[in-house]
Amino acid sequence: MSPGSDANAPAGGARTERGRTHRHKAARATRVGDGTYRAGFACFVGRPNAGKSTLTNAIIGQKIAITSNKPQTTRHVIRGVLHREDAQLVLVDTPGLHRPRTLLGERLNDLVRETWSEVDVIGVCFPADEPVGAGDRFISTEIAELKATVVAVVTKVDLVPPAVLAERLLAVSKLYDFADIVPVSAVSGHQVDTLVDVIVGHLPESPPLYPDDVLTEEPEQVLIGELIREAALEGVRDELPHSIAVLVDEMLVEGNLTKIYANVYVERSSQKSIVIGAGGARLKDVGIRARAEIEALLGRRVYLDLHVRIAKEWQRDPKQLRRLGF
Ligand SMILES: Nc1nc2c(ncn2[C@@H]2O[C@H](COP(=O)(O)OP(=O)(O)OP(=O)(O)O)[C@@H](O)[C@H]2O)c(=O)[nH]1
Repeated sequence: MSPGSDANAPAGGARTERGRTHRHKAARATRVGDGTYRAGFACFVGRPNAGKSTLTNAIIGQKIAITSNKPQTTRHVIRGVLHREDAQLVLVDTPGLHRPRTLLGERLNDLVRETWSEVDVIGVCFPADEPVGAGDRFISTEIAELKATVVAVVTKVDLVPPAVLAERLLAVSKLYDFADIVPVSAVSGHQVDTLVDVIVGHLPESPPLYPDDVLTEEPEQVLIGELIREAALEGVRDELPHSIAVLVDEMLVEGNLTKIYANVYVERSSQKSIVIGAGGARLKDVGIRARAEIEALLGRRVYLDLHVRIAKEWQRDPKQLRRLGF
């Protein structure tokens, strides 16, 4: 995808062409309306098969999945960033909560709650074609404890007649005092824009969390940042568990070569030395490994320019830093 493709998308978009067209439409046509810029994180939770991934893809418009062999090192796996004139919505994957049967299960659930507590909005998904069950009730009691705004999403509404949908909406409304209940179909596109509006409306007032240049509509940049972060943490996870954030500054396409300029942010100068290594050897190695992964992702040759910086130079707001996983 080139930056030009968005400019060429038909104004207003088409239901059958979600994805970039969908974003284009969102950027033009929808506003929460109070003139404030909002940015934040949201995730979809719910029992298996509830339609979480399909919904995420319908909103972001690309099939993306970052697979990490050590997922516990990344608190959030970013699935994509939706940019609008008035907002930036970062959709993340969070681990699922299960009914605990063991102490380990309980500890894992504590971790999940901690992760959930870092997002601004949680969308609990209930598939319209299945009755509300014990798993849904369990999730709903757990989220009651969190500070995030909790929205119910009744998914797959294209699969049921209106009377069944009405029944589900009623059952869901009895589970918990949700901030909103939105019926959607990720497959037909029904109400996907409305859901985005509702979520954005619950995000905090905040400047954009990710850079807003011409290419930022590409979730690729975020994925690339994650790949670099993974490579930079390899072998030094004990020393720098959550102390690295990566932001891709610029991507330039020159023929079949993509030049990527990225900054690796650390908290302290001692961490900077760890990432760079003796005589720059480690950073060079990080660059080689990250480049191979990025080339596999993009299917193009890549030139990768990495700079290690101390976060204070870049962003002093502790809240923003926390949001990036510091
Ligand atoms: N008809 C219809 N099918 C849908 C819709 N959304 C999802 N599905 C289907 O439901 C199934 C499950 O969807 P996923 O998005 O994988 O569900 P998930 O919640 O991410 O599932 P897990 O990864 O198991 O937790 C898939 O076969 C989807 O194609 C929808 O809006 N309408």
